[in-house]
Amino acid sequence: MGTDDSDDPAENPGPSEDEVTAQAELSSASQPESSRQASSSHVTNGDSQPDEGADSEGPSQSIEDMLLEFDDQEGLIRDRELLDPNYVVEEDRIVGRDEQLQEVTKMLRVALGDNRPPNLFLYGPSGTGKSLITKAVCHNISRICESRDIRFGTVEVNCQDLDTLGIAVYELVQQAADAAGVPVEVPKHGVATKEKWDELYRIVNEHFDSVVFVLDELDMLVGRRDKQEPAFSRLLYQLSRAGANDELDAYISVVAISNDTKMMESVGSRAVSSFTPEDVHFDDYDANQLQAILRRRQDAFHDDVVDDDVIPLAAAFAAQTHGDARKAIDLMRVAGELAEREGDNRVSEKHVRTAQEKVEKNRVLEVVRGISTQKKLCLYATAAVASQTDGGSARSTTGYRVYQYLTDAIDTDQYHQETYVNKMKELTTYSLVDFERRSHGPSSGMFLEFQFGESPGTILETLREDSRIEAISEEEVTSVVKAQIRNQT
Ligand SMILES: Nc1ncnc2c1ncn2[C@@H]1O[C@H](COP(=O)(O)OP(=O)(O)OP(=O)(O)O)[C@@H](O)[C@H]1O
Repeated sequence: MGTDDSDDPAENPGPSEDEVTAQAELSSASQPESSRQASSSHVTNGDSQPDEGADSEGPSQSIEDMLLEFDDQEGLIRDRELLDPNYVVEEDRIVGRDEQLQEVTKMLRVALGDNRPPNLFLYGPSGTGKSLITKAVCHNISRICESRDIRFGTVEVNCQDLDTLGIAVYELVQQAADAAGVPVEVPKHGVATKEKWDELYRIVNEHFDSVVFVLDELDMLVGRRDKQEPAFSRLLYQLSRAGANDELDAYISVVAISNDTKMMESVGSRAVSSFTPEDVHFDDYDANQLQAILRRRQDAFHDDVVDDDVIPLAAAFAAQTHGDARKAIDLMRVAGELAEREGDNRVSEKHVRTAQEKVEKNRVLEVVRGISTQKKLCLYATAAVASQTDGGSARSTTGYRVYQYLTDAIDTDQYHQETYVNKMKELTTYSLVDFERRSHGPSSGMFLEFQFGESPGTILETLREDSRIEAISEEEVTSVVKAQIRNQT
C-alpha cells in the first residue's frame, strides 16, 4: 500500500461547502451598497411604518416585527428532534424490527464478555432501520461496558461522500480519535494511506479494549476507477485482517451497512475470506408498520393538532416507494412546517399532500444534481416511457430507443444499449428506480423493466431544469415515446 490511494478524488466532486458559503458571501457582498443599507435599516429601525419618502412598494411590516410575530406564534411542533432523521430515538420508539434487533444484539453482545464479536453485513433498502438498530445496540453495549470497566468504542463513518480509500481511512482515524477524546496525529493530505492505518491502530490499541466499526453506505465507497478492486473491498480486507492479526490488540468487529443486496458479490476474494460476515436482512416496512412508527413520534407535535387522517396518509405515501421510514418521518415534518408557515392551527391532509410533492421533488433534485448529462438522458428517456404506460414502468428496449432519439436531438455521444442499461442500473442505488428482468414469451428476448420510486412526471420536470434537455421539444418526445410503446411486441 502506498500513496496511490491518497486523497485525490477521482472526479471533480463539485463545489465544497466552503466554496458554497464563499459564493453566498460573495453574492451578498456584490449587492449594491444602497440595497444592503436599505435592508439593514429596516432590521434595526424596528418601526413598522415606512419612513417618509420611502418606497411605497416596500414591505408593509419591518423584518423585526415579522420575526417577533413569528416568535410569538405557538407553533405546532414541540419537539423537532423527534422528526429529525439523524436523531437516534429511544428504544421504546423503535417499532417492527424485533427480529433484527435481537439478531444484532445477540451477535454484538459478545463484546460485553471482553471478546471479539463477529463481523456483520446489514442490508436492505434505505430507511429500513439499519443504522438505527446498529446505533441503539452499540449505545447499550457501551453503557454496560462502562459499568464493567471494558473500554468499548463505536467508530462510525458514512461512506457516501468519501472519494478514496485514503480519505475513508482518515475519517476512521478522526472518528476513533473523537471516541477516545484524543487529537489526530496524522495529516489528512500528503501522506501514504499506510500512515493513516498506523495512526488508527495506535489510537485503537492505546484507548480501547473492543471497537465496533460501523461502515454505513459502504457500497458508495468505490474509490478510483483505475483500481481493480473497489475501495470498499480493500477497506474491508484491511480492517478485518487487522482485527484477526497482530496489528491490533483490541477486539474489533466490522458492521458493513448497504442498500445494495449484491454488494458482497463485488467484494474481492481475499476480502471475503477475512471479512466473512453474518448477514442481517432488513425488509421494507408496510403501511401499517410505518403508521406505528409515526404514531410513536406523534408527541413531536402539541396535543391534538394533528388530524386523524394525517398519519395514515403519510404512511401510505411512504409505503408507495419501498416503505422508507425516513420518508414517512420527513413527510410528517414537512407537513407540520407547512401548516406552521401558513399560520394554520392544525396539520391536515392537504399539508401532507403538499409535503409529498415537495419531498419527492427534493429527493429527485438531490440525485439529479449530481449525475452526468449522459445519465440524465438515460433517466429522462426511461421516465418519459414510464410516464406514458399504465403501470408507470418502462422496458429497457423501449427506453433505449427514446434515449437514441434524445442523443440525436441534442447531437451528443450515444451509448450502446448495454451501457444505457448499466447507467440505469447504477441509478437504483438512489432508490429512484428499480428493475426486474422480464421476457415476453420463449421466442422473445429478455429485457429489464424499470419501475420508478418517485413519480416519472416529477423526474421529467426536474430533469428539464437542465438547459440541454429543456431544448428538446416535450411534445416531440411524447410522440416518439407513444410510437415506441405501440411498436412493443
Ligand atoms: N423501526 C423503526 N422504528 C422507529 N424509527 C425508525 C425505524 N426504522 C427507521 N426509523 C427511522 O427512520 C429514519 C431512517 O432510518 P435508518 O437511518 O436507520 O435507515 P437505514 O436503513 O440505515 O437507511 P439508509 O440505508 O438510507 O442509511 C431514522 O430517522 C430512524 O430513526
